[in-house]
Amino acid sequence: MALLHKGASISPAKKDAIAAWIGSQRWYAAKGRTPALRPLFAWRLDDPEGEVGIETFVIADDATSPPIVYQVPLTYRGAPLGGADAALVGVVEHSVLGTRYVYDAPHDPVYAAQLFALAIGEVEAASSSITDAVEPAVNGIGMGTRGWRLTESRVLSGEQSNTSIIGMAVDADGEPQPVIIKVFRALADGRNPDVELQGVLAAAGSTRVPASLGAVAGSWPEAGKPGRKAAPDAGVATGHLAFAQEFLPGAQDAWREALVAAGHGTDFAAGARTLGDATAEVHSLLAERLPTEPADPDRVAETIAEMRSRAAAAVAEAPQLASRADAIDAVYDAAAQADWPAFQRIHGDYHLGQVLHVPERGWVLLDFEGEPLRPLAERTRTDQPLRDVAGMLRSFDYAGGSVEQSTRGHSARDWVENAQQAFMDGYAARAGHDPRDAQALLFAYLVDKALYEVVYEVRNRPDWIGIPLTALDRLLPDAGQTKEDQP
Ligand SMILES: Nc1ncnc2c1ncn2[C@@H]1O[C@H](COP(=O)(O)OP(=O)(O)O)[C@@H](O)[C@H]1O
Ligand SMILES: O=P(O)(O)O[C@H]1O[C@H](CO)[C@@H](O[C@H]2O[C@H](CO)[C@@H](O)[C@H](O)[C@H]2O)[C@H](O)[C@H]1O
Repeated sequence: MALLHKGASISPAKKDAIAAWIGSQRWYAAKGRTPALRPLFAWRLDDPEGEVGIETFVIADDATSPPIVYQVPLTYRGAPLGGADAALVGVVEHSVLGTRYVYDAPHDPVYAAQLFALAIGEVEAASSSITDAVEPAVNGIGMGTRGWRLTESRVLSGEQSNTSIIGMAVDADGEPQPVIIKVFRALADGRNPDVELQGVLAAAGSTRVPASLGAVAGSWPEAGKPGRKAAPDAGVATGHLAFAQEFLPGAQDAWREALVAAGHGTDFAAGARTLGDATAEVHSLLAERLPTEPADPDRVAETIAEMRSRAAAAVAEAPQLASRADAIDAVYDAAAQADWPAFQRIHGDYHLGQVLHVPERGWVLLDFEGEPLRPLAERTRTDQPLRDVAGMLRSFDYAGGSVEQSTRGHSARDWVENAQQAFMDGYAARAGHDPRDAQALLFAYLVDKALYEVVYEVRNRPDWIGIPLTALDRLLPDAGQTKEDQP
């Protein structure tokens, strides 16, 4: 049981220490704005040695509207943690314990080991002092890996929306097992599709996703309205907090492989074809294991309406799209008239960076969280597999576009076209139906994805915006004309 010092004072307050640090974190969404934090809930893990305090805050940030809820795990230490200066959140004075060094917990091996133990069902979460108003409810969901123990850990570097800890565990037989624990940063009410979909695929025996080892789920008071503290009568949100999986060391992601191939003009058809095959295999397993929904007229109309409203939002955020608005509309009109297959669960944010090439295993798909810019309710619904197909086709175009950007005058168009066709050949051979036969629909999903990308680039990488804009020009040759001008 964590030793809590009721009535002790801490200076600066934990919330203020977090506020001074959170703005510079990669996963903090309101970049450039002043964080306005409201702790909703906190829970603890025990350090078996009794040395390190481990506390996780679930905290609403009113810098955005609606507020975003973040998971902020911290460790408290009496002396600095060697090699972890970059992960220091702050130094606070505790009225009983004295100086405490506060760390971003994923960088602390004590947290990593205890979080993994919680995820696989070896230890339980404990209460935290600020949770008096709310019954804490955090639990592990072991997935058949009892007796494992994390022995080494480090945080995966890179531009990520979550924080991933990679490390080595020993299993119940003392064998080393590489593992990854993804700590979700922005929390939402509802099951995390990454945990849900990869769990279903792994349980079906698919090797197209890493094996699932365990997860952490929890409930916390809803964020409610800005400026209001979490109250005992606040609604409750329930969702996943972390996910532990098999780690595949030394695997190269398809984005890096494709970039090298596009840069050298090396044929990527064989890899693209097997990727199409793997994609169709995963789609068919998801359709088999999870509920599907018929494409009735209401659902089709709703989907087209969502596309139109995403397009309108994209035009509002990127004014250079305004001249393309009518051409976009025409693409969605055509899709509305098409035959739609059933809706099913899909990957949702499928691109080359989400796929690993694993020697002797082939392509392994990661990160089934869906597009981070879409609300969770949309990301956990059934959808069209063509959204994933379009995502990957766009990604080949991005690989070519990125090479063209860095080597002016070089055209990667043949390379892109070749990879795209091979991907669809592989998909068609496995699925038994060819995405190219659903042209109007595929076109709509390509446009929808390119518009999403324009918004993503405006917000995150303005230097890349030329890639989706050029793609839209290619997809919408009539852009700039009004509907009346078109034949
Ligand atoms: N099981 C795994 N084995 C090997 N590498 C992985 C694994 N899971 C994730 N990675 C690496 O971590 C990166 C980020 O993981 P991802 O699930 O996409 O996180 P995020 O949601 O933060 O984008 C991936 O692109 C991949 O390089
Ligand atoms: O962070 P996620 O991987 O979940 O996805 C987001 O970021 C991606 C960029 O890292 C973005 O993908 C876009 O850029 C890729 C190249 O960096 C390209 O391969 C993709 O085709 C393109 O969509 C993705 O859209 C976004 O959701």
